[in-house]
Amino acid sequence: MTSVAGPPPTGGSPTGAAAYADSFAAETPAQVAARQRAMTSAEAFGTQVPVEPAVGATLSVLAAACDARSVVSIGSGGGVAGLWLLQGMRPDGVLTALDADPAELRAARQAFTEAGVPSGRTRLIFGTPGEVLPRLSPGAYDLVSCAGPPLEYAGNLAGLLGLIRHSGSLICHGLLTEDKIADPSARDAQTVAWREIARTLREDETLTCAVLPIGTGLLVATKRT
Ligand SMILES: C[S@@+](CC[C@H](N)C(=O)[O-])C[C@H]1O[C@@H](n2cnc3c(N)ncnc32)[C@H](O)[C@@H]1O
Repeated sequence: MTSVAGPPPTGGSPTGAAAYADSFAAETPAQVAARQRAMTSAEAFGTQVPVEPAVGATLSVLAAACDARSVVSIGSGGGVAGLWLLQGMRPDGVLTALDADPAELRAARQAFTEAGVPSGRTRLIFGTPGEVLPRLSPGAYDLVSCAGPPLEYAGNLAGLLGLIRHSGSLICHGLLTEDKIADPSARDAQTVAWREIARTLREDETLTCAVLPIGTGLLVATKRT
């Protein structure tokens, strides 16, 4: 598959190591197109930006490392992260993408179609985790990837972990946004939620956890067998 480097993902220009990590993670033309649509939408409507290429490539590696057959992408946005996940999953793997914004789900559908992803490999569901989690099978997923508001995961952490099989992982995006989590004076609701999520996962003896300082940060928690 042809790959080309994409534009800076946040409107800013990553420099140094971050720029190298993004350029190393060259995106396919379909991923570049999906990213450009998402960035245009972010500028026009204030929607959130997609994952940086280096973060996307890490999602792909995590999916490949567990030979993922079943993955959930929560807050799927325009499908940039979903395309990276699909790239790392088994060729017959199925991505369940959910979002609370129907326009984002339509954009994700377009991204998957343009990338030539067979329709049977994706399942798009409208709703919030609180609404959709009860419809998903416990212990049936290799990876659960969460973007969007941490307040939403904090309230659904047990349900999210319950979806994952042993040796599978929960991936939360964005805990290092604006470096607030490391600033004791930052006490806004989102930062407090991130601290609670990080503490809960780290203190859970059934999990092995790490914070990956790429993009706006990934918190990865893998279920021990
Ligand atoms: C940063 S964007 C995700 C971008 C995606 N990671 C990508 O790279 O393509 C966050 C998404 O979360 C969705 N979202 C926000 N709150 C949500 C909620 N409570 N439940 C489900 N999705 C939500 C938004 O509609 C948005 O599409």
